[in-house]
Amino acid sequence: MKHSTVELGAPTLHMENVGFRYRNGHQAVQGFTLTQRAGILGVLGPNGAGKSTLMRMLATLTRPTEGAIVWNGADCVREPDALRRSLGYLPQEFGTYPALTAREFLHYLAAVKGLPHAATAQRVQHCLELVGLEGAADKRLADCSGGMRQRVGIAQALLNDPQLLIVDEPTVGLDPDERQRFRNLLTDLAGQRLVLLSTHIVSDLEASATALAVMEQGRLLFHDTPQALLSQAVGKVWQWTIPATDLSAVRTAHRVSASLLRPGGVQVRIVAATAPSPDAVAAEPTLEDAYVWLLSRQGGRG
Ligand SMILES: Nc1ncnc2c1ncn2[C@@H]1O[C@H](COP(=O)(O)OP(=O)(O)OP(=O)(O)O)[C@@H](O)[C@H]1O
Repeated sequence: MKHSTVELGAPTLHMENVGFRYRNGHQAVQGFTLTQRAGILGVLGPNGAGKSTLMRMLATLTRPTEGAIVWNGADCVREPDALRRSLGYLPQEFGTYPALTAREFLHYLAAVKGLPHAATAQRVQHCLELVGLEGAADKRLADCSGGMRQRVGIAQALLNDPQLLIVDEPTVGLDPDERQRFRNLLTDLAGQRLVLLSTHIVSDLEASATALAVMEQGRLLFHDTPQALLSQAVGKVWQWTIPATDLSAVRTAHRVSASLLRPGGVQVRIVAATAPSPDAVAAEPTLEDAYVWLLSRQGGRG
């Protein structure tokens, strides 16, 4: 019985042929169709692929110019409130008030979001704890690190206990430690939620995403598990060491997914259907290799 209750309550996002054309005629998203349930969906694509445009449509800030977005069976254009009630959103540009403390800021946003006043103090405290900020709650935001401010951003997105959490390029500007903490936090928060995490950085998704949607030039190129993306690149990744002076020529001739300075030169990883050099040795694909391989097959820049 418990199982069927969870199934019934499981969030479902469905996009059917979704497109968005800006007023200047630029088609930023086109023909986007996918269905996604709880978990972390990594929305991955190069700069300009259309990720933020997609995120804004899903956050009901802009309406699709084509197609339909359906959240738990409700059409988001006709009934946007169904999704808005379930939504937490951390936009790419998230502004805070430097003079306020994290707690004051969250109280302010709870009021803006119309949370019941009597429950606010407890909810704010709970959200501060969820993001690990209880110790810094009364510090002015001006004195917080970038990573702490991003966690305040997540805390505000969690105020209404959302079933759909949208975070757009959340790790930009964070140092490696802060990035790691932030990824762990999102993994902890997923549970029965659907978390949409947009990024152009593959390593943001490596350990956390349960599904990937890769987009380029507004189109959905791939929607499946990270393992499925990896399996596409098996036998397509090659590695060997070249003199550092050859790197530029190798980059021009091949798709380089990684390069590593070594004492004897530069170790390059290339994605290609066949061995690109007699010295090349087949290597196990990483998610980065698989992403570069996918983009290379589309003729994009990656
Ligand atoms: N207001 C606008 N009017 C016209 N074109 C726009 C507008 N905003 C974005 N675009 C264009 O739409 C495309 C998709 O932009 P979008 O910001 O959604 O991409 P993105 O994948 O989020 O990239 P980034 O990571 O650089 O933000 C880009 O070519 C961009 O130049």
